[in-house]
Amino acid sequence: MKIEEIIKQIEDQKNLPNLNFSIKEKTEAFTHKLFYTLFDKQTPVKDNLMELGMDFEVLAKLVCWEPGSPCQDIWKDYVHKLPTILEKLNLDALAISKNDPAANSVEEVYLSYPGFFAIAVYRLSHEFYKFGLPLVPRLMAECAHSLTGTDINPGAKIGDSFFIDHATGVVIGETAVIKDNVKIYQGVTLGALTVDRTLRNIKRHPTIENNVTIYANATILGGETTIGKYSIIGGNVWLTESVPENSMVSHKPQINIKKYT
Ligand SMILES: CC(=O)OC[C@H](N)C(=O)O
Repeated sequence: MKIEEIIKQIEDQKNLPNLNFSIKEKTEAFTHKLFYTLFDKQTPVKDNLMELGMDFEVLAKLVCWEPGSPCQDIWKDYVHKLPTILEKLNLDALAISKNDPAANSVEEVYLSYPGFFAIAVYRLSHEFYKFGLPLVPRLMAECAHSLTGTDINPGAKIGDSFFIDHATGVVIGETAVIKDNVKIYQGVTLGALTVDRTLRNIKRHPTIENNVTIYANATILGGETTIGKYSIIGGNVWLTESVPENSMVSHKPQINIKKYT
């Protein structure tokens, strides 16, 4: 086959006119700029908000190709939400530093905790999700996912003072509801019991009530599954049903240890 024919065959199959990978790169840069604007003391808030507004305009033009899709106006409403988002994020950082004996300072939490970065990007993306902005919230979540290993869908509803320790491998589905003061550890999945396209727009992921702790690698599935307040879910637990408040749920592995000599 001649090179011209190869080029033509590739070009003929690239038939999604709006599939522009610069959307992804621009969203990543935008996400980092937002994060720095909120937390880095050296970053001038006024100048950055101006720049972010211009960056948003470019992004909005690229993602709002559906007729009637909301776009350019979102930024001016979104900016009003930033002080409240920041207040919530400061509560998250405080919750991490108060709960983790390994944290030496709250500065360490902002700078180094992948769980904090994932929560920050989640809260920033969730607000865009609520405004109905296409693609950007999901790409923001994927930016945090690729850096931290934590996959929080921007549609999830998460209350105050959320603590994720170690973060890697955490999955929180689109319709999960997490109330206040919840602590989760690496590898926790709040997922759907059945994955089926017809369940779109239906609550598929669990509800976690106030003050619940979920230890590493626990899997909790189903939209009707509720974990009652103050419950403790042990490591590796597999749960597809609700548990009442103050429950202690544990997984009993069978481990055999014997001498081989
Ligand atoms: C987190 C999870 O359950 O994912 C499965 C599927 N993507 C869904 O949203 O239902």
